[in-house]
Amino acid sequence: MISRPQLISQIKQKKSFLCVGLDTDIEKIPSFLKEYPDPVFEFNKRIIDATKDLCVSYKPNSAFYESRGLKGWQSLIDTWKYLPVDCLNIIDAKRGDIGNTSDMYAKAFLDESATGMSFDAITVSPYMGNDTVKSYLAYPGKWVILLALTSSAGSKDFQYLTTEHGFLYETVIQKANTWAGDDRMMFVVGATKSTEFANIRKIAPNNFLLVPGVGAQGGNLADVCQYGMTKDCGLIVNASRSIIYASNGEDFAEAARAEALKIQQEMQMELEKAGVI
Ligand SMILES: O=c1ccn([C@@H]2O[C@H](COP(=O)(O)O)[C@@H](O)[C@H]2O)c(=O)[nH]1
Repeated sequence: MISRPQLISQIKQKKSFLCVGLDTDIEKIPSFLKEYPDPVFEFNKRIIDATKDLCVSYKPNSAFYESRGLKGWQSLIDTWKYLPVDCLNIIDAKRGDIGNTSDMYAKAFLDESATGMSFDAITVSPYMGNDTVKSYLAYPGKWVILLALTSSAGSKDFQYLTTEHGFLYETVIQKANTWAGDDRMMFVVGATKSTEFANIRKIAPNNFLLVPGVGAQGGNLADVCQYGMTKDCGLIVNASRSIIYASNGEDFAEAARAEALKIQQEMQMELEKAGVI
């Protein structure tokens, strides 16, 4: 379990706020790994070994594991067990349902005694409201990361609808911040929405933001930092495909490290510029 002070301390120590996304698609991993009993776990293990000193977080996206049935769940459990204790481990599951169903989703990803895995944080959809979120907050010390302004083009369909408190995504942030403090609540804000970060900081001055969308989706890290960084950093920036699929050959882990290092070096510059380190 990683608390807010521990997360901030890791960011300062590692001079990084990188989250490596483990969106591991069995069709995309190097073919020589297919000889291993669990090629997906073997791939993740080598990616983790190659990047763990450069990042503060890992984020397996549950879709890539669920879509493989029983084998996928086993890869996810084994990956969770292998994740370094000093990194915030996030399950990107984007769940949301009525209370008793949310209780089961929470159990699935947060209760080690039930399923063999207990992530530090889980992504949750806000659409169904407070009872969607309460189930996860019932687990002491666990983080809820609520979808606010996503990186997707379709974010305009609902998230920018106007409400009496501004855009719908702003209402989500304001309301959710009454459900839990900034030691338990984070928000997803896409890197592709960098112009909105200054606005978001007015209503979420201290919350950590999970920022996907750099790398493969074209978001700009410097812009995200300019408008979104706080005195504690306040950002966890995810990159998945650009790191884990940097090479498809025997050198895939080294290539992933080189890609992660490039991002970490840029992050170090941004942390220095903002006076965080
Ligand atoms: O708004 C969102 C919310 C979540 N994601 C997830 O982040 C990663 C991004 O992967 P890349 O390969 O770096 O594009 C992936 O798991 C998405 O499901 C997002 O992209 N945008």
